Amino acid sequence: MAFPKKKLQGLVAATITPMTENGEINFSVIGQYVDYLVKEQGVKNIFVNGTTGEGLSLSISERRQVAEEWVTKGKDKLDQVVIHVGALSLKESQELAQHAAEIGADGIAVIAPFFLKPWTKDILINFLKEVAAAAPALPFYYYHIPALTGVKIRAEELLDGIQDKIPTFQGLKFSDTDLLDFGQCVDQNRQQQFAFLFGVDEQLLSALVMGATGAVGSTYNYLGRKTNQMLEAFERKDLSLALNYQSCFLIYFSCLGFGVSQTKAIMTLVSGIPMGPPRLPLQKASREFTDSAEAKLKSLDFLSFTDLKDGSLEASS
Ligand SMILES: CC(=O)N[C@@H]([C@@H](O)[C@H](O)[C@H](O)CO)[C@@H](O)CC(=O)C(=O)O
Repeated sequence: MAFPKKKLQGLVAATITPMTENGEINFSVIGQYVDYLVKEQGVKNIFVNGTTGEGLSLSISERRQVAEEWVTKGKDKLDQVVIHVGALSLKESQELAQHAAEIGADGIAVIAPFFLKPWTKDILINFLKEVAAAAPALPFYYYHIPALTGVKIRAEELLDGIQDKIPTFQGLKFSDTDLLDFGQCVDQNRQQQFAFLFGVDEQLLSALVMGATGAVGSTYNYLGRKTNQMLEAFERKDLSLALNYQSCFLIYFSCLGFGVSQTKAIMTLVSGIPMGPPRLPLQKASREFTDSAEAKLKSLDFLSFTDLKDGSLEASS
C-alpha cells in the first residue's frame, strides 16, 4: 500500500475555493495560493474541498478540477494534499475517491452522509468502507463534524476496531468541541499510530493537551505562522506562551467571525489574493464587515506579518 512517507501531522490548511465575482471557480490564483501558504504561512499540508472549500456546494466535475489543480500546483512544494470526497451519493463519493488516487493525492477524507443518515456505527462504517475501497492505495481519514452533518455517532465508538473494517484507515479529522470524545479516541488508539487532527482552531491548545497530533482548519490559511509558533511553544512546554497565543487568537479573531464568507474576506485582506464571494446559499461578507475587519487587522499590524512582535498578536498602539 502506497502510504505517505510520513504521517500527516502539524498544520493542515483547509483550503478556500477561490471564486470570481460571478461565482465561477477562479483556478488562476491557486498557484499563487500554494506559494503563499508555503512561504508566508509555513503550512505545507492542505485539505481540499472540505467545509471551508465549499466542497458540498460544488458540482462533481468542479470538485475533480479543483482537486487536480491543487495537486498539480502543489507538486514539489506541498508535503501532503488530502482531498475531501464525501458526498450524499455513495457512487459520487467513490468516483471522487478513485479520481483522487488517479491524480496522485496523498489521502482522502469522508464525512458522514447527512440527508439520508446512517443511524448506527455499523451503517456508517459500511458507507465509509465502500468509499475507502474505491481508493485502496490511499490513506483514509474520517471527517467527524457532527454539528454540520447531524450524525452524532461518537468518534470514539466509530474508531473501535475500524482498521479491521477499513484497512486504509489512517486517522481522524475531529471538528467538534467534545474534548472528552476526542481524548478517548487518542487514548484508545495511540498504539495504532493514527493521525488525530483537531478541527476547532480556537480550541487547538486544549486538543494538544488531549493528544492531538495535528490540526486541520480554516484559520491556518492566514494564521499558520502564528499557530506554528504556538505548536513550537507547546512542544517546548512553554505553556504560558502557548496560552498567550491562544488567548490573543480567541479575543481578536472570534470577534471577526469564522464562517466561510468571513474566512474568504479575511484571507483576501491578509494574503492579498482575491478569494471572491462564497456560493449560494452562503452570502458574501458585507462591506460593513470587510471594512471593520480591515480596520481591526490594521490596528493589529496584521496586514503585514513581518511587523508582528514575537509571540504576541497585541495591537501595535
Ligand atoms: C465548521 C468549520 O468550518 N470548521 C473549520 C474550522 O477551521 C473553523 O473554521 C475554525 O475553527 C473557526 O471556527 C474546520 O474544522 C473545517 C475544515 O477543516 C474544512 O474546511 O473542512
